[in-house]
Amino acid sequence: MDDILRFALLGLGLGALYALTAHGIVLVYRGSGVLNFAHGAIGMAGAYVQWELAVNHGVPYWPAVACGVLGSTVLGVLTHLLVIRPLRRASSLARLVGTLAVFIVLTAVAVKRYGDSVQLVPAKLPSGLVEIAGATVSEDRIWLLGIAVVVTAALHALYKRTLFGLGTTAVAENQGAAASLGWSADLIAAANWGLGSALAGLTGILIVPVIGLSVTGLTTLLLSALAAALVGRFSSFPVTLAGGLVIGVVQSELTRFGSDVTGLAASVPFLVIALMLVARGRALPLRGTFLERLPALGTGRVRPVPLALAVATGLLLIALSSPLWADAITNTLVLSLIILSIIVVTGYAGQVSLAAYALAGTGAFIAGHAAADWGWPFELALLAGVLGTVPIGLLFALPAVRTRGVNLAIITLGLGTTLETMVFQNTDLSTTPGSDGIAVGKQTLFGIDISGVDHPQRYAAVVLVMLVAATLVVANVRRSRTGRRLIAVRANERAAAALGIDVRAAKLYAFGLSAAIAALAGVLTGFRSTSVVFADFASFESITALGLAVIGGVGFLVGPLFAATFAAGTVGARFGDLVLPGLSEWMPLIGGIILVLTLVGNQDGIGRELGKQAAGAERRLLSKRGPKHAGAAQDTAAGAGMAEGDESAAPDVRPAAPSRATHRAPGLPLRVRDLTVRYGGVVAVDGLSFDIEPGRVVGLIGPNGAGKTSAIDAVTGFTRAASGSVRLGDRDVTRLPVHRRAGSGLSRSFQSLELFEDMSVLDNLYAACDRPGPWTYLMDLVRPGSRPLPAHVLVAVREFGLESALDRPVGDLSYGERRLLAIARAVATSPSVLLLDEPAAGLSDDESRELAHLVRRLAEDWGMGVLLVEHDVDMVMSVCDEVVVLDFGRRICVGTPEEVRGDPAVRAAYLGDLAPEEVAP
Ligand SMILES: Nc1ncnc2c1ncn2[C@@H]1O[C@H](COP(=O)(O)OP(=O)(O)OP(=O)(O)O)[C@@H](O)[C@H]1O
Repeated sequence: MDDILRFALLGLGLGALYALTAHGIVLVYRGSGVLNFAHGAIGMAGAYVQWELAVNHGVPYWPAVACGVLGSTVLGVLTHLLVIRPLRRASSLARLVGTLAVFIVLTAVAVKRYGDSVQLVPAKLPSGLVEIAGATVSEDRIWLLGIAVVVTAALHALYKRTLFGLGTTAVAENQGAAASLGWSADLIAAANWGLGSALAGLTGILIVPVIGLSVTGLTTLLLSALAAALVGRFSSFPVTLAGGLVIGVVQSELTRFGSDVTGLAASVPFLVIALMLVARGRALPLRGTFLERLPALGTGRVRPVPLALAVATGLLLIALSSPLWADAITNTLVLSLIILSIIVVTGYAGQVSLAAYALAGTGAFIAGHAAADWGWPFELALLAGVLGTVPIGLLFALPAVRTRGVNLAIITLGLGTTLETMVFQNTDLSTTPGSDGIAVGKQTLFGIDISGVDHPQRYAAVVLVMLVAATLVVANVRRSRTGRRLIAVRANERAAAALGIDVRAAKLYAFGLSAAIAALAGVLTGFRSTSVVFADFASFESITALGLAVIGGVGFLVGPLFAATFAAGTVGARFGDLVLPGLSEWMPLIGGIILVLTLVGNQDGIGRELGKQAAGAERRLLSKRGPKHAGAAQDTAAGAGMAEGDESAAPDVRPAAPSRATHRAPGLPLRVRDLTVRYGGVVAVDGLSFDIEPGRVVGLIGPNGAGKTSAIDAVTGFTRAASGSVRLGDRDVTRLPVHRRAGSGLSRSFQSLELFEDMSVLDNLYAACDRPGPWTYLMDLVRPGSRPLPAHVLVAVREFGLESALDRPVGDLSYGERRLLAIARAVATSPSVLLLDEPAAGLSDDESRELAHLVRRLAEDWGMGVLLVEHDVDMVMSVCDEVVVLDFGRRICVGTPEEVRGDPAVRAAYLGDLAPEEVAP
């Protein structure tokens, strides 16, 4: 009993430190919307400044503390000014990686100066023993708790009661509105960065007497602090404090009572994170989720001749290299594989995962046991490692189904760290007795000795071949239907689901493939020497790998190889040493600085530049050779083997069949009965019923806020209906998810269009009409194939006048063209029923008339049923066979346009605002 209390008191001290760290993270997040992964590193810097001054320069304690806190503050403000502010219009991935870059730079500087030693720092807080309710505990824990309570109260007051606090809240909620009230978002962000970082420094100085001063010690606090911040929803300081304390206490009790399970206590923060995020997450983001610019993507086109030349040159270099160079080449290639795995999941599918090294370690773990325990040969062990990691990768993907962005980064880092502490660092599981890892011995491949110890050149050659094979697979995926689906999900999950794309399956696929590639890297790393050592798979290395991926260009297949050369131990580092002896020790720092420069200067990384150069070289070559060779040379020229140009892959718009509208299936009628939609207490749709027969256009009108969009959302599955049913033909689709409703014939457009902005018009259409079968996901790995646009889509392209726009990026289209594309894309899914949400908004009178004509033709010539939600009453009355009028979610009238016009209730509720001539027949 005494023990329980004693460990609880110890835990309160620890929890207080978590809460203080979390407060700093919350300040920065509220002030600038950025989750600062460098928070621990900034705190570490402050602690080192204080320690240096006090120990090496004899500065008295308190002035040294002040300098340490000031040092952290300056670092925080500089991070804002030099890294985050220039990235304010960039993607949130870029900002996240910006803080990772600061983390990398600070860690690199500290490692350079202090190595990986841990300094014992004498405690300054009173450390006598006190007795509380029979339990003895060191006094400093009580002090820590007291400091945390005081700081929490001060921050709470600052943000609730002062102008500065109100300004921060205003900016956090709506930058535009805050700016119009005279709040400078920039100033507020800088101040919060400064304050948050000061707190990081103070916490660092307070904590090092407890955990020792080391480069990485404070960073490992990050997960616990993030968990506390999440409990407080990144806004409430008192709740964050409570969260931190509970986590600290539970952890402390587990170190006492659960110590037989390795890493259990360390995993508590992660469990908290996982539960909070998944419980609060949503399968699809809400309407109006901010759409941002995404990193550019390559085309995935492979030019066989340069590729073959590059591989041959690589093999020749390996054959000529000394063992040390061969090792450096292997390091480079293995790291390239890790980065390639990030390209699949983050570049293509847009999911920020920080689990690359955890998955690599898993591959090595499985393959290591297969080889060491069951005596499997290398080939089989490798296969087991790669395939066995896929299910673990899918496990990592589960949170991605309900969370995204920064939250996903946190949760994957947490899962990875848990795996590391519970499995990789558990010597019972990860070492063979008498060895420093899992003893796997020397390897042969198809009877040839490829041992990395005896024949490093052969081993490097094997790794090169594997890297090329993996890259070709990823290139296939990029060009395939599956790749288009991943990219559609990255661009806009809501729109993707509305087109019948199974967003969850796409994410799982990306994680699965990425896990397999990371595992391949892991096995190849582990099996180089005679035992698999897990120090090679530190979870936090995934942060550096993501940074490198961004340097290389997270959407480009040439990126990995170039990016990998910036890391320690690689070919780049050895070259550096040749040019300037000792340079390799600075590699991490140089890499970090290059990352910052890459982000600020050109978010799309080296890959994009290489692609452009290659495309330019190709064009020049073509123009010299003359037009005769143009076609043949298209696939061959280019610099670095697989350099993908900027241009999109040549579209295949051959008509697949006669150009008559070939509708997929006989149109099915839609029957909606007693549909009710509630948002909390608001009843947005109240018992709505209507039918749409094939070939008929039904209008749904009503004043603003009447519930029209909510009705479409509920019919298509974006909002759960509280009650009522939706049937398409004989099928009850009420409970189906969005993509399955779309697949069975319900297609919609959005008021805000929700086009895939970074894709071409053609790819927007392809994303809608691709209908992959059950084996497509696997076939696309090896044979992407190119398919012509189906006949009905070609007809739609012509009808909507988009022929000349097919190759253009959506961002270049005019407003009217964008509106037409949104409808054409919905039509491309060949629906039975098309639900159009304010398609004419913002169009001129002529354009609206043209659109009305098109809508009529969709019904009459294509046999679709159309639901038209529109404020343009003229258009509705001229196009619709029947009109349903909503007011406050209730159907107040239904009938032909004439009947509706004459209805007194409608005139009172809606048409009454209009001028008499607009209402007159
Ligand atoms: N996510 C939500 N949470 C809470 N209330 C919501 C949500 N979405 C819509 N509402 C409310 O539901 C009601 C119906 O909104 P809805 O957007 O469906 O109307 P609408 O007829 O499409 O309006 P408009 O013509 O302005 O587009 C409104 O009172 C709106 O404020």
